[in-house]
Amino acid sequence: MDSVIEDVRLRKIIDSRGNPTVEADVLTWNGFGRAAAPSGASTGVNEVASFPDGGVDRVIEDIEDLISSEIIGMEAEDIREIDNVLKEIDGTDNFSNIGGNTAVAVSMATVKAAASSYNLPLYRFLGGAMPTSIPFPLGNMINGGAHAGVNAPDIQEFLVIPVGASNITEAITTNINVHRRIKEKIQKVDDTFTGGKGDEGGWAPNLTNQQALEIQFSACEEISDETGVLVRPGLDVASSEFWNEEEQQYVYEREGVSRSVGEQIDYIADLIDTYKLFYVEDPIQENDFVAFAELTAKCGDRCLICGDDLFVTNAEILAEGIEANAGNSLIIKPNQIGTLTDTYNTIELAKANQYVPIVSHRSGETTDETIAHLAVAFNAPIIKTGAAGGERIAKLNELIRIEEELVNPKMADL
Ligand SMILES: O=C(O)[C@@H](CO)OP(=O)(O)O
Ligand SMILES: [Mg+2]
Repeated sequence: MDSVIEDVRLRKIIDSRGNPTVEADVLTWNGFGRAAAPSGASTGVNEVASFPDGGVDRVIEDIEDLISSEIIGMEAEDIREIDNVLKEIDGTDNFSNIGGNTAVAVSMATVKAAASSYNLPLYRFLGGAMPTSIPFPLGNMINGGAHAGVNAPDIQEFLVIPVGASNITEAITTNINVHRRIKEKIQKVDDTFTGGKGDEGGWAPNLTNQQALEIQFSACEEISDETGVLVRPGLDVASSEFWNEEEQQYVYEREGVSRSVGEQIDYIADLIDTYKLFYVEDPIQENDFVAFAELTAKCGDRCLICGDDLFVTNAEILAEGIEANAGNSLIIKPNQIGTLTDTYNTIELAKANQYVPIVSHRSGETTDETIAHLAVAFNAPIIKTGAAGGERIAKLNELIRIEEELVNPKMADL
């Protein structure tokens, strides 16, 4: 009874890139939940549609009433059923009628309202009493590709993960130390650098991929030595963005180099060993399970080979990947699939097959902190949510609060 839904409101708000997005409020007899949808710039082709034709305005004008008339009176805690109803209202297999962002905002706001109805934080309501570990933050240091302007590297994200951190504050601080050190190093290479940043708060420098890799690597080494907290580099190559299907080449424009599929595998394998990469995301384009599997066979014993555009948080596509031995980890972005239930199902499938789930932000974000709770509740060992910038820090600060509440908190097992 406590979680019976009494009202549902949708509103248009603005994300970190200045684009409109949707926020949902769900009111229950005894609680309240609010959640906002993020949005991607380098989206996978198999993601659900973000919005219906007519965008956020159509959602507010027409779809709010459709959803509220169906779910008012239902129990917010019956989230699976709520998510089914959202799918029924939509009636397509990719949320193109109501928008995956609409669905995800309502789904998340509903479960937050359910948690609030029982006076529980979301991670506790979803995860019960057992979760005691905090995910390691995978932080963005240098932005390129679709997240930065001209002259930035082709590789989309130069990331770091403080694998030696013993608590979340130390982990966040370590990432910030590397972020600052990288700025100093960029200025040494390019004295015209003004400190400009990309969409996710990493620096957006006029550097080649090679220069950025060198700077990232040496900054990790220095900060590890100085602080005693081991921090390791990673990449989101986002290679679908520069895969040329006609030419069958990965076209690195900034570098003026093109690589065949085989050359791409060798190049990435070489980077993994040269720079001791802990993590590589989307090194191969989203339709090539075979090359993904080849790289995983080569380097999967010493590096997380992660699928984002490849799997798009979709359990059916992940099942194909598991079958093909493509990758050993995956990005979890709820708005790629549209509901909490489907997000959970994908995480469960991943874990059952020893794929490491990494709960992730999008490049367009709000200060919504829900993903911090999902990572803890679902025992994801890593959260990818930037290192600097208010909409990134919102999630990291929430992890500090969660850690404070846990009885015997520890960092996750990597
Ligand atoms: O590619 C990615 O992993 C994300 C987040 O870092 O970017 P976007 O949200 O633009 O898809
Ligand atoms: Mg990605």
